[in-house]
Amino acid sequence: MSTHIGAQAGDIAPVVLMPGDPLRAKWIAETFLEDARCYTEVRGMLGFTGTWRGQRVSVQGSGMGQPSLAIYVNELFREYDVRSIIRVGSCGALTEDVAIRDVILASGACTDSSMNTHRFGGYDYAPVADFGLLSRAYAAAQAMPDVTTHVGLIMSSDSFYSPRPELMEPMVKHGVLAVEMEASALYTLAAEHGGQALCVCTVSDHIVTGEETTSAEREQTFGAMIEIALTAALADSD
Ligand SMILES: O=P(O)(O)O[C@H]1O[C@H](CO)[C@@H](O)[C@H]1O
Ligand SMILES: O=c1cc[nH]c(=O)[nH]1
Repeated sequence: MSTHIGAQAGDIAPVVLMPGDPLRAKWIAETFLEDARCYTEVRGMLGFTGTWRGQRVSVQGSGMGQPSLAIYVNELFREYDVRSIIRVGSCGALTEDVAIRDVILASGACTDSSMNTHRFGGYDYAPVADFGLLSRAYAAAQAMPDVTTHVGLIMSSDSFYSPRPELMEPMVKHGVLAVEMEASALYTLAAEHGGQALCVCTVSDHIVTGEETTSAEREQTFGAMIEIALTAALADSD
């Protein structure tokens, strides 16, 4: 067992899907996996391992924000020999080029967090997705005619309720499509540990138009991004 995950060695698959919401993890396990077993309930941050099309895969909640995600990602890479982590999250659209329920494959993640400022002593590091995962996710998304998918930058913010929303304007002018709260730390930690990472998000609310989904929809209806993530992670890993 690690400090925050109540699993034994071998309980967790080399490939992990990671939603922020532990109840989305439960829904993913119950909806997409066969023979799913819960391996941790520590702090209610549920984790499951099962199979998808015959291949082992785990689903682990991360909680909200980069410090919480970093605890789980560090323990997965350091103590459970995890190879790939794909965040399956919700996000808020920052531009009318993106619509509610669209899927975003985050090629890179900007941030207002100080985590990487500390890590790199003030230099700007560019946290990016693993290219193999990203290209396989893009191919999987292209095979879904009913899903509109974008590839581009997202913003990983420390604040859901931003005290300075005007600071998003230059970000949008420089290509940032949406805001969420974890991808930058995930990409940085994957690089540190020699692992692979990708963030796939579904637009749950629209900062420009004011449209939003319910908490039940955010928990249980973002199935397209799960199919994309599973295909990207497991399509070539036999
Ligand atoms: O839906 P999840 O995966 O939790 O992701 C988004 O939702 C939370 C905020 O409501 C943050 O964690 C943000 O990144
Ligand atoms: O972090 C998030 C997630 C969804 N919507 C937002 O506006 N922010």
